[in-house]
Amino acid sequence: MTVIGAAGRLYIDGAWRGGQGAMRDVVNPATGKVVTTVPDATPAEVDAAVDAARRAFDSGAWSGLSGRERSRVLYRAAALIQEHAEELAQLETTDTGKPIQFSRMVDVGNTVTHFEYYAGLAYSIDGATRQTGMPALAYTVREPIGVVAAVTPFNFPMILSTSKIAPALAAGNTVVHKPAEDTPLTALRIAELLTEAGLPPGVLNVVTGGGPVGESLVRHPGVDKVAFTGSTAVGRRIASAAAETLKPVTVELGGKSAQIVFADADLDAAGQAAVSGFVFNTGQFCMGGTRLLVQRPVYDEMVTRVVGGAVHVPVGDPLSPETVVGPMAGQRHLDKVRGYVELAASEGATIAAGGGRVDTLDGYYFAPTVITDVDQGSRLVQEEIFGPVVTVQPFDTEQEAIAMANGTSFGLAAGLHTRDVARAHRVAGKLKAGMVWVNTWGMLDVTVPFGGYKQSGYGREYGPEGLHEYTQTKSVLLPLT
Ligand SMILES: NC(=O)C1=CN([C@@H]2O[C@H](COP(=O)(O)OP(=O)(O)OC[C@H]3O[C@@H](n4cnc5c(N)ncnc54)[C@H](O)[C@@H]3O)[C@@H](O)[C@H]2O)C=CC1
Ligand SMILES: O=C(O)/C=C/C=C(\O)C(=O)O
Repeated sequence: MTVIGAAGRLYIDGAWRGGQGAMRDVVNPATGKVVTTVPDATPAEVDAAVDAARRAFDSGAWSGLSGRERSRVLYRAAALIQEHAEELAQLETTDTGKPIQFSRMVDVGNTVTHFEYYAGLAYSIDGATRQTGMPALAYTVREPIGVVAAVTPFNFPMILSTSKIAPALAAGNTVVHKPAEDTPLTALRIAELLTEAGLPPGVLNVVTGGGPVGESLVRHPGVDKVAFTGSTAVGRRIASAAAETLKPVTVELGGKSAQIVFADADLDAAGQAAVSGFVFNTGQFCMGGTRLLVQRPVYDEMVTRVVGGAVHVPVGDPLSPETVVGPMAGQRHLDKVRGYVELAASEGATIAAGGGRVDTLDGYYFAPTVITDVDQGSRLVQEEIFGPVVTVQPFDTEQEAIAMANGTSFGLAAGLHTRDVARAHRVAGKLKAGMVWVNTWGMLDVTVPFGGYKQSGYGREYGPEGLHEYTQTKSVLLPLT
């Protein structure tokens, strides 16, 4: 693994540099063993990264290229990532504990697709001409914003950084990326691969470290735009820090998404969606279907199906191709999930499946857990647990289901299962969420925008909307008299 050979350095101005700060262990969550160490960037190193990005932006070496010239580099980047797919998948699994089948198919697969998609869109970063009320030529152009700070979390390290870096670069910006402290490895390797693809020095820089490094980056006067995915608490803090200097911000935050199962649904399909909806990525998925709302006539049957599914999910070594649920990303994540399940027991809820650490495995494994007999007001229903845990609640009427689904502070995703087409559209229209799935769960595509309603954030990633977040509009008027 090349990146491990570069241990102890940061990626600044197209080369390995710096590394004067305290060193931090990177731990394989499946074994608890240290894989390598990475430095916490010092304030001087954050300055150096932002200065490199600023010089690269101002030089026009990237921002001054045409969209189609940038596109060629991004297509080469996609091809190089594909060439190194197995290396990157192994690195992602070692770093996060993610089952290798998903690292290959979802994480590397979508990373390649993001670079290809935004390489294509770089051809069409167009403005418009406008009819004015006077004899004048009026047109708009969409320009890059400048230096982008991308701060990303541990759960999908490659995808959630690429969903910022690819559109930001396509639009002509330069980037300083701060990956999660737990999972920095693929970010460093991808920066190296992008240089190999022809990205000029300084256009993409990576500084590693924890929250204080992220905060100094976000507050840096040389940064023009901030893009963040992570917890709502940190998102709020970032938005308020950025507001002091009026930097535009995109924040994709937590979720507590409800899957509604109506009595007329295809229960086989709903049962499968219910299980995969809460165990995918070991429950460390912002759009996890973590609240199951089931209409009373089929409630008992759905609970039986979900419990049956949960206990049969293959949990184990993430490097085994059969594994569906690997370890949690680290001790603190495991402790957080365990705390919520203890709370469930203390509130008198029923733990219908799972409920604890998998003792037969080393590493940070938590068994897929199903909780019933829980109140809408409980913290188990209201807060993001971020582990393989689902609550199941009964409902009687459509109105009640909608009120329960909308009854948290989050609004990232929601879904419903029914055979009634009119009801599907009626309910979809009433759910307060940026993404609604009907008779499925978790389908994402690079062309389809996603982002939050309410406390799940603002701005959109993916799709043309994801590109627009990295441009600003200039209007040009020229009298024709
Ligand atoms: N929406 C989502 O996909 C995610 C939600 N979460 C939620 O957050 C919980 C905690 O996970 P964490 O990894 O601790 O998330 P976090 O929100 O603390 O960290 C995400 C990123 O922000 C950085 N960061 C932390 N404090 C910062 C600050 N003050 N200024 C700038 N950057 C800062 C971190 O170093 C990391 O790179 C999870 O259990 C989950 O509930 C976490 C990650 C992703
Ligand atoms: O695009 C994907 O496959 C996964 C995206 C995951 C998130 O957006 C998240 O958990 O924050």
